[in-house]
Amino acid sequence: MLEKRKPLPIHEAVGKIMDIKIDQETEIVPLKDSLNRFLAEDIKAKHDVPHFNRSPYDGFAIRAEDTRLAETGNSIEFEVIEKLAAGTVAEKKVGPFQASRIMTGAQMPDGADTVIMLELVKTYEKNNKDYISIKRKQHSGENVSFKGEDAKQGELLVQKGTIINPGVVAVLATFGYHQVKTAKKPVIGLFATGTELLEVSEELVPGKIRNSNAHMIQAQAERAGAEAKYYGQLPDDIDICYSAIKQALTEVDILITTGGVSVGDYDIMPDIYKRLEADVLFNKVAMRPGSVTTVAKLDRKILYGLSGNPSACYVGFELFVRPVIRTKLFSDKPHLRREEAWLNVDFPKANPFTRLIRGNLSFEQGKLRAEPSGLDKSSVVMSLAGANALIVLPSGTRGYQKGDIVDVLLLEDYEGSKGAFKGV
Ligand SMILES: Nc1nc2c(c(=O)[nH]1)N[C@H]1C(S)=C(S)[C@@H](COP(=O)(O)OP(=O)(O)OC[C@H]3O[C@@H](n4cnc5c(N)ncnc54)[C@H](O)[C@@H]3O)O[C@H]1N2
Ligand code: MOO
Ligand SMILES: [Mg+2]
Repeated sequence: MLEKRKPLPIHEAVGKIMDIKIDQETEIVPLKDSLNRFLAEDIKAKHDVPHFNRSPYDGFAIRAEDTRLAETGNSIEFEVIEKLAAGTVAEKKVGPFQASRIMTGAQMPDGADTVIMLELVKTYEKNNKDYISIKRKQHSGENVSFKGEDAKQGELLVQKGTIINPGVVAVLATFGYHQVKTAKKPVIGLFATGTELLEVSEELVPGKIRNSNAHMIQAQAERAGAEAKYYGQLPDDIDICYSAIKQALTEVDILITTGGVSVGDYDIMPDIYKRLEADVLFNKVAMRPGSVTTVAKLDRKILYGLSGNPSACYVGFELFVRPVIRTKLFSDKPHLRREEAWLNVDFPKANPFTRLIRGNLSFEQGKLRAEPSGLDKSSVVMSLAGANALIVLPSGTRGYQKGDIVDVLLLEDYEGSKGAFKGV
């Protein structure tokens, strides 16, 4: 008799996975290779930035009090005593009615407390000495970049688990991190199952299709911050699949298979979990697509049986694999970022399962607008190409109308959220 599957609400299914103790490992990488890796430690300012008061302009460093009487009809004269290039340190202290010519980025000389821009002074020579005259009052501290104004020593700047973007690279370089402690990229094993599958390079033949899932999952794994170790395609043969999976499990902690998780005669994954004596956490989720997503645990290893249907496979990965990857990458917001958007189309049909529509999000007058990115069927591929979000339509007795505010899960975002599902 056909085994009856109990559909779990999405948040419960996600919760079961997140209850698993997930290992985190670190890896030191050179700064130049750190882009898009995830920080494995908090980055705190090792010193003040800048670490000396400096000039933000090319001009003259002077004492503000000497300009007290300067105004349009009253020029004040200063003798230029030194020239300060960026990277040098003044030898002379600026005294009353003295000025040091200073370049942008150069350390302020002692005695001076303001910089007047080059464009605002008149320069001239007298008795073989350089002078400037000023017709503008300056305030103490005006045009000075103060020590520590960018960062104070000890300040927390970037949190562990943050993705290293070009700005973070700049922060790391500023504090001398030529080696960076990052999260080790999780390696996820991957098989595509299905006797109907052709390699991408093969010509079509009747009844067969090219294997898109394997390549899609590899790309999703990379987008999430992991690496996929692709073990190839397997026919729907229980012995072949069992031994290939058993062998792969000696090499990886997370193993994804696509296909063969439903109730067809050649859907062999349920039997394989039995043979492996894996603990099946769930084999039905109250969502569409991806209702057949199956997750099992074997010792500390996680086995994902994602659907063969491409859209279901895609959604299953984003909901159930991505948070594990991001947790391994030290993120405390491992789930897809959730925002609200207004629907730009009607979905009149009620649905017994929560729908996750592959959607396109865009801004209209500053507000997020969501619409489907193509045909909303579990078996389709094309709508995935334009999807930058999943539109969440909770199950219920009524449909949704254009203008309704709905939750959307962002697919191309680095921030994430602590929990992506409220009550679904
Ligand atoms: N009687 C029922 N039939 C089905 C049910 C059900 O509850 N009762 N569930 C349906 C749902 S929902 C889904 S989703 C699919 C899940 O199918 P499987 O996970 O068992 O996957 P397969 O049967 O192996 O393949 C389904 C579909 O996807 C194509 N496929 C498979 N692998 C790939 C690949 N690597 N690249 C591209 N496309 C792939 C495959 O050719 C099939 O067309 O079951 C429903 N049936
Ligand atoms: O798992 Mo199926 O995708 O719900 O169509
Ligand atoms: Mg099937």
